[in-house]
Amino acid sequence: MVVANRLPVDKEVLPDDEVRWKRSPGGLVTALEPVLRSHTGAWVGWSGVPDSQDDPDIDGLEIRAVPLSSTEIAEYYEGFSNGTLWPLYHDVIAKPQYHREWWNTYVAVNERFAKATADVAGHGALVWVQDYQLQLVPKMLRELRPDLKIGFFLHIPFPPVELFMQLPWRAEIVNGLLGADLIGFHLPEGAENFLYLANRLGGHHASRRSVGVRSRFGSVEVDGRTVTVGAFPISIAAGEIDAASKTREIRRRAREIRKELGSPSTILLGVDRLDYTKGIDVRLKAFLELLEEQRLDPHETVLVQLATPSRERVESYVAMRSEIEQLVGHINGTFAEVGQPVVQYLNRPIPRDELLAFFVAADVMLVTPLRDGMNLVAKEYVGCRSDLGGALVLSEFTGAAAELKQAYQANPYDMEGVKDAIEAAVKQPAEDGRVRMRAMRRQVLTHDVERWAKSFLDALKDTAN
Ligand SMILES: Nc1nc2c(ncn2[C@@H]2O[C@H](COP(=O)(O)OP(=O)(O)O)[C@@H](O)[C@H]2O)c(=O)[nH]1
Ligand SMILES: O=P(O)(O)OC[C@H]1O[C@H](O[C@H]2O[C@H](CO)[C@@H](O)[C@H](O)[C@H]2O)[C@H](O)[C@@H](O)[C@@H]1O
Repeated sequence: MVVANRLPVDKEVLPDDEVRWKRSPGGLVTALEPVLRSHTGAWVGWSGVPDSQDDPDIDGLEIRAVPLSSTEIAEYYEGFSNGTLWPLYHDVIAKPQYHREWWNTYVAVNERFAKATADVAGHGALVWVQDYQLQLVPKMLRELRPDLKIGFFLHIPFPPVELFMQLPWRAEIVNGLLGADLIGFHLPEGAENFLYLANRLGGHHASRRSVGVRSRFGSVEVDGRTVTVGAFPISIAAGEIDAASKTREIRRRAREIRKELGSPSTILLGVDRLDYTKGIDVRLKAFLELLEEQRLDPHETVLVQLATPSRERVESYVAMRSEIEQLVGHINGTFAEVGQPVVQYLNRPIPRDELLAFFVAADVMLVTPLRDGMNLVAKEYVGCRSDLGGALVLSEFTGAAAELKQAYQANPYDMEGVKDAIEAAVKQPAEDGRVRMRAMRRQVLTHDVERWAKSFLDALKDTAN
């Protein structure tokens, strides 16, 4: 069973009360949906709207909806999950807010998820709990159902100890996670941060040697149980994306997109949820300066930014959206001609096939987060480039940077470094680009999401308890 805050689909109630289900945003769903489809199992999660207990009928997936009230959405999802934990775990890029009522609701909602899971899991089932919204579920679930094998995976960075210690409920979170048999992180550094804290805050004996990637797991001794801790970098359904990107329709649409953009020599592309961690402002500022310094030609270059709406009622997201929109307006005001914007900005979700066509069309992909657990977009771009064309500019502070070494990597806080990386990617010699893309594709195609899931689930089955 998968237990995640979100179901793979979001409920949408149209003005005439007709109900439509659409794909949920974000990489967690992108990654887990194909995994669960290829196994048998249920998905426990929230439908994205208040007070709904409908279980949507999705071919091949058993769904169990967990209802949340409007207050719970405000205090558990927008509040504690995305106003406290999200900024705290992403290097405090925004200031985390600590409110006791948010915490109380987080506890209550985690209890509801644990109970819903305990009610439907078969005897001895494997239960895989996902992400920062549900960190108390492993312990709560173990108390309800000691027969289950419980895995937990964190999709965002696990912060350094100096930051984590700010959290008033730090010991509760660490002990909540320690209810699992296996705790997985994207990177060894996250696993090592956690092992240190399990000892310091939980008082448990924890291993001290360094953790490997899918190997050299760490361990924590908790009340006679051994909890395994490891690093499992997530990935994409690489074979599927590769095949889709080669189809005639997507190739044709990619050519059409270039024409619609005015046939520029260079298309730069950004694809993100509209989130302050993604560094959309960083790439826009770098682009602006490159135009000002005449290192890029506004008549030959277009930057397309696809920004899916996200967490639109959380304060820091509202502020960031107007900052991005002002920047887009400023760049276009300065460098666009009538009918020829230099930045094309879309603030709505794009159909999957259209997105793949953009990846195929883009000469340079801009992935510039200030911090990101993995960033599947970077891997999807590489997965789409069977022509060995294109170039990837990649922030050092994404999980993906550990695997995609041949990208044009930059520190997103170093504006000159970002500009140099973008310029180098735009001007790369074709053969150099092919060598880089071939190496990155080898990495992504041989480490796909099925391998990620298998390595985690094999390690979970191997746990001793
Ligand atoms: N169909 C569609 N998928 C999108 C859109 N924007 C982002 N995505 C997908 O959402 C996922 C984002 O994952 P990731 O880069 O790991 O970042 P996350 O948003 O923080 O989970 C990727 O699979 C993207 O392709 C969009 O407009 N349409
Ligand atoms: O559910 P939302 O609040 O709309 O947010 C979408 C998801 O965002 C986060 O995704 C993370 O998971 C990706 C896959 O492991 C990873 O590549 C990315 O770096 C992370 O940011 C979040 O962790 C999910 O829970 C959300 O569903």
